Amino acid sequence: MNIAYIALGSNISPREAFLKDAISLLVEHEDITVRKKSAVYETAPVGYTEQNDFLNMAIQVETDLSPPLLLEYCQGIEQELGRKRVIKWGPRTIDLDILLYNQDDMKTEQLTIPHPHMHERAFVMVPLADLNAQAFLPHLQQTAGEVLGLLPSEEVRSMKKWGRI
Ligand SMILES: Nc1ncnc2c1ncn2[C@@H]1O[C@H](COP(=O)(O)OP(=O)(O)OP(=O)(O)O)[C@@H](O)[C@H]1O
Ligand SMILES: Nc1nc2c(c(=O)[nH]1)N=C(CO)CN2
Repeated sequence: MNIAYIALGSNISPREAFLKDAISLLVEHEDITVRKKSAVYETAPVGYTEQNDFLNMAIQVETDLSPPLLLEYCQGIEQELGRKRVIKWGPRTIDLDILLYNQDDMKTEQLTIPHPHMHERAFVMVPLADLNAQAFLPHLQQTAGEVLGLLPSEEVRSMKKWGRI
């Protein structure tokens, strides 16, 4: 059995429903068990800023799927929930990023694990540290809690706890 962490984000209405639907579709898969859900945070858009605020969260799953098959299933969920890739880093009904998969450190054309930008993003690291502050990022040789501590404190403080789903 493998342990993976997945980040979810949505900034197109109804954001909460998109997060819930994505989790339901993960739960539906017989080879995926959702073990833990972080709190949901409302976050200002990072990168391309002329867009609505996001709801972001992370989950811990147990899975028998290999990393490529887990990515394929996540991308199927993005398709099913109507995500259109129009602007790089632009608005999305739902975005699913694989953050960590066991202690794997891998890079193929389709998939980089750990996710290459995770450690730069408070909207990823705060929910991940909620789930497991001891989660280890093998490429940085640091825990999620340590990485979070290195992020700009204004960015971390700007994360508004929105609730739980
Ligand atoms: N760990 C990963 N999780 C999800 N997708 C990944 C990962 N590593 C590489 N990718 C690749 O990234 C591609 C682009 O993903 P996507 O369009 O969701 O990017 P984005 O969410 O806009 O930006 P970012 O990757 O910076 O979060 C996907 O087609 C996928 O093949
Ligand atoms: N706050 C926030 N900003 C973003 C997000 C996101 O999920 N939340 N996702 C992005 C592309 O993956 C780009 N910018």
